Amino acid sequence: MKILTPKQTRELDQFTIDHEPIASIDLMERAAQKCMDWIISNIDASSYYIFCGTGNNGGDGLAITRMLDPFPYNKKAFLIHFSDKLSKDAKLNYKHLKKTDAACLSQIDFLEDIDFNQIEPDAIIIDAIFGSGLNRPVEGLAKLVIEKINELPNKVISIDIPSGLMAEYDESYAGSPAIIKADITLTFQTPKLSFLLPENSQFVGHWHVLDIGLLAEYIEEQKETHVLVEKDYITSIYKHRLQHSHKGNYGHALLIAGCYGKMGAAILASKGCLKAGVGLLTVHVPHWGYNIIQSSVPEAMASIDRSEMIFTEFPELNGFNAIAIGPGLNKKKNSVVAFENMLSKIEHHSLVVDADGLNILSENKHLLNKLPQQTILTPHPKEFERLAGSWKNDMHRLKILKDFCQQYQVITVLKGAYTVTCMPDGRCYFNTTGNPGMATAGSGDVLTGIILALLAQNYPPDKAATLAVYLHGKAGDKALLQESKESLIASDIIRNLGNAFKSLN
Ligand SMILES: NC(=O)C1=CN([C@@H]2O[C@H](COP(=O)(O)OP(=O)(O)OC[C@H]3O[C@@H](n4cnc5c(N)ncnc54)[C@H](O)[C@@H]3O)[C@@H](O)[C@H]2O)[C@@H](O)CC1
Ligand SMILES: Nc1ncnc2c1ncn2[C@@H]1O[C@H](COP(=O)(O)OP(=O)(O)O)[C@@H](O)[C@H]1O
Ligand SMILES: [K+]
Repeated sequence: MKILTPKQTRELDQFTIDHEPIASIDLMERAAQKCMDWIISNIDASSYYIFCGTGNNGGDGLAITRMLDPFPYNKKAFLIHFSDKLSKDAKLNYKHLKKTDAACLSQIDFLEDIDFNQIEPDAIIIDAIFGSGLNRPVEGLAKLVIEKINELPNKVISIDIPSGLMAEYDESYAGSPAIIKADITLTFQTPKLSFLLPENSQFVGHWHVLDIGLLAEYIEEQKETHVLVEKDYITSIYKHRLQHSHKGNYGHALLIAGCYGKMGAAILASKGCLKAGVGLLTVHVPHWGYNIIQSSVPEAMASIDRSEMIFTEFPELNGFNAIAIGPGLNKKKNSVVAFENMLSKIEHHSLVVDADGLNILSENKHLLNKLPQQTILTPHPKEFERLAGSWKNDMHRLKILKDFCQQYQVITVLKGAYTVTCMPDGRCYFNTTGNPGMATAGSGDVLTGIILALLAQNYPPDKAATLAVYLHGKAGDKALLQESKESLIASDIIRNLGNAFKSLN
């Protein structure tokens, strides 16, 4: 699903109004009705307090209040009068509500006009103060109201966007002093970019996209800049195995991993790779790791370094079509030299660099220029900071990420919740699978193995990265059916890769 900018969202609204065609007030009615349908099906409460602004988001809130009328709920709507200029459709809905149930509606000029003590703790608060039209930090009355709502114990449902949160902002934006902390956000048609950034998860809560019938034609025409990766996209890139295929069809991968004390990383990455369908796997390990890898991963072949403890050389690369380097490696000088030599020998191979491979790049930045185009780097945020520098906020981090990928023509998988895979042309794919149980030792090693397997199977690097990230998260989600977030370990992700693949059928 494409993520639209606020400007595109406005254009999409207008496109729908012009081409469906539909009057803007009827579109608001449809949006409010979708919110109502969701609330009625999912929420069990007897009282609703609806806080409305003066723009169209407030108009949605006023329409929702009216739609609550036939139901046996207590309801009260507050029009937060921070501006005298009600939008045209908010004004119409204001009049409409006044006609239907004037008693439930109060205009609020001062914070004291609201008796917050009357709000029962189990009542639902609906936040329709600001939506996608927010263009500056919230001040004055609206700020006071937002702060007060955040102090209440009540469940808050935000309409379209938690009030005070920008759908998108630039690196210089220091944030609003007041933003609603929603439990649930019901957003229209497409998610907003800011929902996917870690710093905003405290505001957005669980978010749901409501299809309000804005025209797909417009969305299809937009460039794929920010994409939310869901099952439909993944099934469109997933390649089914052919009946008469053999292991030669699924590539020969080389994994360079492990050192004295860190052979587990090599094992986890190897198993991830094998379980993701590679035809043949060779693991290059220090001499000391020979017995370990051969007995732990009998399906893999071993290539043995002359060094007892660390990576110092690599096998002839001709026989391999994809290479991964990094899990459990180390950063000693001889390993850096071997890495640099290997980069100069790479021709047609697809390459993944993880963990200490990334740390070597951070400490020897000239090597970044030697990476083959479309190399996949898989940093967690700390590794990315070492590679590309620090950031002021998460939107700034996204900008640094795009600049980095463009400068070095690499694909970067920045790991976390909503792992983002950024392409050399700046396109960013946000993953939707995975859970906090996956924040555990070795989980990233498994991902490296999966990416390697998909590269070996000839997936183009951009697709290999997005598909691997999705499958890795899905395997983690499947593992959570038997485990808790605390007990989940990297081996559980490996064990559930089969279930993750099956979920694509
Ligand atoms: N346009 C459409 O067709 C639809 C719009 N819908 C709703 O409309 C919303 C967008 O409506 P609007 O564009 O009117 O925007 P908002 O409802 O977010 O209102 C913002 C209004 O407040 C002003 N403002 C912005 N930042 C402010 C601040 N910090 N302090 C004080 N005033 C501020 C703006 O100038 C604008 O007048 C969406 O989020 C959605 O809820 C839905 O009804 C669906 C259809
Ligand atoms: N809260 C979370 N939600 C979803 N996925 C997560 C979460 N935390 C971690 N992960 C995933 O787990 C993996 C952790 O990788 P990494 O930090 O490299 O671990 P390690 O270095 O121990 O192997 C990444 O793929 C990341 O996206
Ligand atoms: K809102």
